Amino acid sequence: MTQVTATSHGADKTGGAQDSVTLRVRDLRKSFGGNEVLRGIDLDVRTGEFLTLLGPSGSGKTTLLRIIAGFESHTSGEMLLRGRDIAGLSPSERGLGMVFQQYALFPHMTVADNVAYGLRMRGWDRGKIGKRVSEMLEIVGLPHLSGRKPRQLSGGQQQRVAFARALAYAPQLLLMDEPLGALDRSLRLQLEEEIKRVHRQMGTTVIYVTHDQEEALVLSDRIAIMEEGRFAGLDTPTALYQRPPSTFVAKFFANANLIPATASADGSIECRGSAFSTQTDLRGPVSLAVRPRSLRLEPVTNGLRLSGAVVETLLLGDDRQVKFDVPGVGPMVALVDARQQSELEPGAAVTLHAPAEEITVLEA
Ligand SMILES: Nc1ncnc2c1ncn2[C@@H]1O[C@H](COP(=O)(O)OP(=O)(O)OP(=O)(O)O)[C@@H](O)[C@H]1O
Repeated sequence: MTQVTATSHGADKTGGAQDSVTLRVRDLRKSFGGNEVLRGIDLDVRTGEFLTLLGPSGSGKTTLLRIIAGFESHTSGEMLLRGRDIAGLSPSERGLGMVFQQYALFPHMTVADNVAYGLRMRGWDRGKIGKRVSEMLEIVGLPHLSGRKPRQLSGGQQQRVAFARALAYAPQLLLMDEPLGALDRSLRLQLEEEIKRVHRQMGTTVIYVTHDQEEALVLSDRIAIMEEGRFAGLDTPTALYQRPPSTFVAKFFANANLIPATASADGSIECRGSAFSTQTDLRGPVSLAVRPRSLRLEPVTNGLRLSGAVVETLLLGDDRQVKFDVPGVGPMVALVDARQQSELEPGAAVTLHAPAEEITVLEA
């Protein structure tokens, strides 16, 4: 394992800015055989923040989390927990809280004993343990089930116990890998609310892995979007959604339509016979990211105009999702207000508009 000193990357080990950073990762790399699956990860997880690693299957989320936890070695780079190099430490020496889908409860122990486990390991005295276990079961809403065994609990209840167990000793950092992955949608939504509430209440620093974009949106202070072992974007959900930094983020996170266009020397954008002005420093071929909700059927003063044909429509409650085919661009998706827009017949010719201020101009 290569260990790089903090100073070579200018990290401050003496306090100051470091105080607000719980975990600092610098140029972290991991290869399996000759295959590099983490390709230079830089990350500062701020104290108290809820940071989510979001990305498609195989992008490296779990590998990164397992390296931070100490279950997997890294090939090079550094990791500092509150300024301390943790590369050589075992998982238990790192003292992190963990809720992994496969990191099951102890089946022979009661709920209370499961929650108490980490506290006993840390040598807490009985009275203090009892008090803490009650407190934690109260927080996750399970005080009445403290005497049950895991097999007598539903999946959602088991994950609440796992959550209480991981948080009981107030770890500096809590790692969660798809903890809601095995649960059905309504239970997932309910537990998302709870995780958010408990995070607010306890102020624990969290790194959370999911491939579910909505889950990431609901829970996170910031999201790191992973693409093939790198961060394609790291920002607040709003910023990533409204101003995606790359076509990958636009497509994967904001479900945006990507439309080829040309940026000319004066900064105006030309796209399929229509032109509009915008603020961009890019020149030449570009990609326009347009979210489905930004497309409308009414003309705009300054913006994109595209002609196409309706392929199909789908009623989603208040919204109607309309799929279009735009010759030369391909399939596009718009979300329109179902109460204002009557049914559009497949095959109908339409003109789509998007205001310039809702279009992100990206490198093609
Ligand atoms: N032990 C291993 N040996 C070899 N390759 C591995 C090993 N573990 C992971 N990989 C590879 O590393 C890459 C990243 O895998 P990882 O599990 O971190 O992705 P992920 O983003 O968590 O995916 P998922 O959402 O499917 O869990 C994949 O290409 C995977 O095949």
